[in-house]
Amino acid sequence: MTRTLRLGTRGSALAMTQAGWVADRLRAEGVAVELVTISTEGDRSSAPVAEIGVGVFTSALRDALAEGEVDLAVHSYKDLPTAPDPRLRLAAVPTREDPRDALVARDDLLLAELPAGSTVGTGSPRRATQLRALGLGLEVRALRGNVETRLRRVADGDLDAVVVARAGLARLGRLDAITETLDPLQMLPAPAQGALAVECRVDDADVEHLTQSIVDDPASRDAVTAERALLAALDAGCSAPVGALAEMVEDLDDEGRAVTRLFLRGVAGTARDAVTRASAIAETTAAEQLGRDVAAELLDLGAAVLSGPERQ
Ligand SMILES: NCc1[nH]cc(CCC(=O)O)c1CC(=O)O
Repeated sequence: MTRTLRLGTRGSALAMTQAGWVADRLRAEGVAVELVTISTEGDRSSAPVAEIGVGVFTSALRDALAEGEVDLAVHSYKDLPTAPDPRLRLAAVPTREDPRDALVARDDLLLAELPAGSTVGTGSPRRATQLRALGLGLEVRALRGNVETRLRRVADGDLDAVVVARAGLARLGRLDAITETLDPLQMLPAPAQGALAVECRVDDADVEHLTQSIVDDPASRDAVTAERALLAALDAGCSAPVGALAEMVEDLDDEGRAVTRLFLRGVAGTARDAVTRASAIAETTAAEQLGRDVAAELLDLGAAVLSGPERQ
């Protein structure tokens, strides 16, 4: 490809790091890339994401891509709405970072060491619901802002702890702040957490194939496909109390041969601050069906489905 690809990104430190990483991968294969920063409503507003709605971080970037201002857009995959955008195509899912959530607590404390009444900051209904469901008497406090702002709330003594995505800290070189990486048994991450989505225009086949061949990681794509199918089947967006994690596991086929399969776990809020969990294993080629199956089981077990403005 002889033309310079314009790669669109939000302007936050995290987004710039992520886009820079994708740009470097393309450049290493001889593709000319220029970063273009697009400001989004999510960057300008400080209202809780649950109020301003799904897609606040991604819609301006998607519009810029559809309108031809940029040729590729890099998103945190978990911030994308589940509804497909007919103007665009998912060109690549790069190798995913560790998807787990991380606790950043005062005095090096672990989650189980936080005394009852400790304040824990998170703006995510998924994290809040799972924290309350542990029954530790933690006080969940609303929290927004970029990663550095969130960490400062603990350093300043405003909050006893915050829960953030480990991947965000990894990309910003702040893994040192973590006091505990949370076990998915206690805290399942957001569907697609730690993964990036690289989108192109639906009719830009050259860019799609080039980007896919250089940047796409099929295993990451399969895992995220299962998690997102679960989320979509619950009619829930990125601010819903739904967590999911798909992992490649070694299994045996009917003839006893080793095969890699997809193990999907899901969690959803039910009534009264409780959660319900479910899991299943399937072939990597059946990722979407796996997501729908685990979602159906969660619904059977009483998952509360809320969509629209009342969604929490
Ligand atoms: N909703 C904000 C957001 N979007 C992506 C990340 C972190 C990086 C990732 O999950 O890929 C974060 C911050 C956080 O949840 O702590």
